[in-house]
Amino acid sequence: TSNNPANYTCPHHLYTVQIFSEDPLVIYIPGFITPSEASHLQTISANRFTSSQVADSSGQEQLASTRTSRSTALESDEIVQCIENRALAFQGYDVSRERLEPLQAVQYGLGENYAPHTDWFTSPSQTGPEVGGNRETSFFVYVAASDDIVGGGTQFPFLDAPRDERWCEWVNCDAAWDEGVTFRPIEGNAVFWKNLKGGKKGVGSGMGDKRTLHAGLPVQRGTKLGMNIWTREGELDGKYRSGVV
Ligand SMILES: O=C(O)CCC(=O)C(=O)O
Ligand SMILES: [Fe+2]
Repeated sequence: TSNNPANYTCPHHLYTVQIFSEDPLVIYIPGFITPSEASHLQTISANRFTSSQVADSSGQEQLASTRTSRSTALESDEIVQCIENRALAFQGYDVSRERLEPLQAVQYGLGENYAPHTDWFTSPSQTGPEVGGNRETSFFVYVAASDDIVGGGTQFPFLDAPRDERWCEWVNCDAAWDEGVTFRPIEGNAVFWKNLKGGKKGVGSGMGDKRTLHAGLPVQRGTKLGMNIWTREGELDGKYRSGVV
């Protein structure tokens, strides 16, 4: 890529922010990653994808027809660390990097989707102290979307569609009013939300917020590469965190 690791310095962020919803907290972030970061993420994730798994009711990871995309965990090189630090700083300077799961790239081909789900877990086997409890927050980053993409938005059926038409740059304003909101897959942009409600009373104290239900809609034309950045309530054991390279 254009980033020569030997003389790479993590740039100050260039993103802007727009609050979409205060309760649940949902923030839209234009320009969360730069074009050169996006191409680096494409490079390091290429040829590493395996079929995405989802946790079943017992917490066991399974292949499922509800998630036909392919995903891969990213190793934490300098550029990935720069993005991780940005995601941590965004959430307030007191979030430690030990609370981050390995960043996860998600590739969608034609017709692929991720059916409605929450990023927070209901099974205690997925939220033990060794993994830092539940997923407190999520960023979904649009890393790449082909110019001809149709579909592939991220739909939150329980959130109200925005009224102000300035949102139409980023959300699908053609959708029916009762379909919630669908953020369009626009390269470099991200959606951030809080998965849990309730006070910060420690690992395992957060309650999953059902209003954060969302789906990756089928890609009807073109391709889409996304990335999840998940922050747990507490610190994950080293073996569950990303290897620094
Ligand atoms: O692809 C999307 O738009 C959303 C994907 C998602 O929600 C996930 O991977 O957890
Ligand atoms: Fe999700």
